[in-house]
Amino acid sequence: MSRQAGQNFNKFVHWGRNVVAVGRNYRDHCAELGHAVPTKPLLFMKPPSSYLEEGSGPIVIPRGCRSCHHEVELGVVIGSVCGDVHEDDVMPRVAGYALALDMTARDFQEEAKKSGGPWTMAKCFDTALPVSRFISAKELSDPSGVKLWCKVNEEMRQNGSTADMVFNIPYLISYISQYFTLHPGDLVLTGTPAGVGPVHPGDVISAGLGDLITMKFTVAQKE
Ligand SMILES: CC(=O)CC(=O)C(=O)O
Ligand SMILES: [Mg+2]
Repeated sequence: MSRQAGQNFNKFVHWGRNVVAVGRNYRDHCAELGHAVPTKPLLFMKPPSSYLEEGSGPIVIPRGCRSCHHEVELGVVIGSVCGDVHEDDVMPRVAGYALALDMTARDFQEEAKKSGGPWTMAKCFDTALPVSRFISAKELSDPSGVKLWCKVNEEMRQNGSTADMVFNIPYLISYISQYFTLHPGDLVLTGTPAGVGPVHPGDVISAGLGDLITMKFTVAQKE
């Protein structure tokens, strides 16, 4: 896919497609938040309205949130329909990737965990999904051992590798596809490594994927 085609695909991806997110997919992140390592993928959704493209404005911490965390993640962009696909058949159906931040209102999430409620308020607010440009599968031919990092105000906070996922990409997409069909342009967020932490209004978050991409976002607070 050409650079131009990649950018077009990115536009397509952003609006109206499903975003499936995987939680607790790195052992070190499970440990830092005191969670057991899951025995099957933990899934939740983020709405397409939460997408934020680089250069289009700040990440806005939602009203009343006192602890908004960065979570850097590799996103997988689906290229062709995945319904009940075998692990071996997943990778040809992947169009490409995006670097993403699964911004999380941690205090809202803690409240939800205590009450047994869903994570919607914690994960779905406007701007909760900052993303990079589309990275074609040709550009990233092997996503299974790529570095991903996140800095806040130039301080390294997360510095992991996709090699450390509990469930790898073929397994995750095959698993998800047994329960609901993934369509072209859907995005699968594959979980975050250790080092998540709070951001504050005025902070600058930068993140990178191997030597392929870096992206930068500022942070604001909703009054
Ligand atoms: C604790 C979480 O918010 C789970 C999650 O999103 C993750 O990436 O892990
Ligand atoms: Mg996450």
